[in-house]
Amino acid sequence: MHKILTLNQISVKGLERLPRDHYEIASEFTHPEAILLRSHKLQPEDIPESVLGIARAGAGVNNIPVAACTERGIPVFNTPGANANAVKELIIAALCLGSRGILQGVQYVDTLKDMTDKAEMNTLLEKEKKNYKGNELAGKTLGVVGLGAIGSMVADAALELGMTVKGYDPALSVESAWRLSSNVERVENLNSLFSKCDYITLHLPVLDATRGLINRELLASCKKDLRLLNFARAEIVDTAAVISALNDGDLGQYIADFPEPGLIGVPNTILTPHIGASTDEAEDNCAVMAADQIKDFIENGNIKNSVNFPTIAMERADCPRLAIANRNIPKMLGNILSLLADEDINVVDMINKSRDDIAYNLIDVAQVPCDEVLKKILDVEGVITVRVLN
Ligand SMILES: NC(=O)c1ccc[n+]([C@@H]2O[C@H](COP(=O)([O-])OP(=O)(O)OC[C@H]3O[C@@H](n4cnc5c(N)ncnc54)[C@H](O)[C@@H]3O)[C@@H](O)[C@H]2O)c1
Ligand SMILES: O=C(O)CC[C@@H](O)C(=O)O
Repeated sequence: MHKILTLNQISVKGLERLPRDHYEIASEFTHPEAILLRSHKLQPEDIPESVLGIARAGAGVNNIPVAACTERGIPVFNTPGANANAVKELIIAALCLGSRGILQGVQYVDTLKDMTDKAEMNTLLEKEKKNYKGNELAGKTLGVVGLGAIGSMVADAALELGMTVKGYDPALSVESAWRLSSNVERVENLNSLFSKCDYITLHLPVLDATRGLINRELLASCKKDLRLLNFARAEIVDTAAVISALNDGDLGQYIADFPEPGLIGVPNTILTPHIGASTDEAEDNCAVMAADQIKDFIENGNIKNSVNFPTIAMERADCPRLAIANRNIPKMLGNILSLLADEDINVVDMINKSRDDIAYNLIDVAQVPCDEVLKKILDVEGVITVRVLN
């Protein structure tokens, strides 16, 4: 039985991908083989020795100690694109909420609940509605920072709304570039983007390089009525700088999915409680993708959508398989194969891939090596994990 520890509520549709005759799933286990989670903040010391893989049902992995996992030979998976549509739809809502007096108008109407005269109410509403006037999105300029799964969908939606779209993404992948509309104008630096846009929306991960990226200096270069949308992560924005810019009139609005003490109640903010991916559809998509990936890894050693391990897949043949993670240093594969050769173990098929400091091998063998040989492989300097998959 494979034991899967869940650290957040994971959609049933995802859990159903792990058949109960082979998988036990619980929110408490002493020796789990894998962890499925969403936003739970995982500390290195909370990852039991038994864990082989960790899957994040979502995009951001800043709640997982990825470097510590790499050191321990644990692949961390995420689910790119699985919740992108949910975030895109919320961004469209945020753009509308930022440009029209919708929330203020609704709050005003709520104050009239004790009025009983319909005609009198209509007269009042027609008189007061000028206070809730806004602007149209069509013809305005939206800057998209990060043009991956979400950013590219937001860019398409904004083009459909008649906006001019400018994009900034110094790390754009080839796959994302193919997905991106040619009508998105590429901007080479953030200062230039901030100085030209009426709206800016952030869709990049929090990394060392992006922590506090939206800072005082950048906000000083923006148009005074810029509406800044942050549905990526709180840490990407210097919140104190945002509050000052709002108070000084240097920033028009801050619309974000990440409320923080000190930010709540600041004029010209609209804050939601991290609900970017909170739709049934997104939760199902993420859970299904995460469960499928962890199942394929546990059963076949294959790796797809890992943030720290190479992508690797090999068809199963009718023979046992060794899955070996090692440091990406010379002679590793040769050393492992010679230990198998010494025992007359025939290699049926194999594949070896590396990513940064990690290398990973799938080796199909004619017979399972004995414990002594497996131990010898594990003892090779640089080998981190060795698994036998029958
Ligand atoms: N609010 C929510 O509930 C919610 C939901 C999903 C994702 N997110 C956040 O949104 C982020 C993006 O999600 P995604 O699915 O589009 O991820 P993605 O990996 O598809 O795209 C991220 C893009 O950011 C780009 N990028 C990296 N560094 C950059 C930099 N310095 N400047 C500009 N761009 C940079 C990458 O090149 C990539 O194209 C996630 O990492 C997560 O933090 C939040
Ligand atoms: O799981 C969630 O609800 C949020 C997910 C989101 O922040 C992500 O990074 O994908």
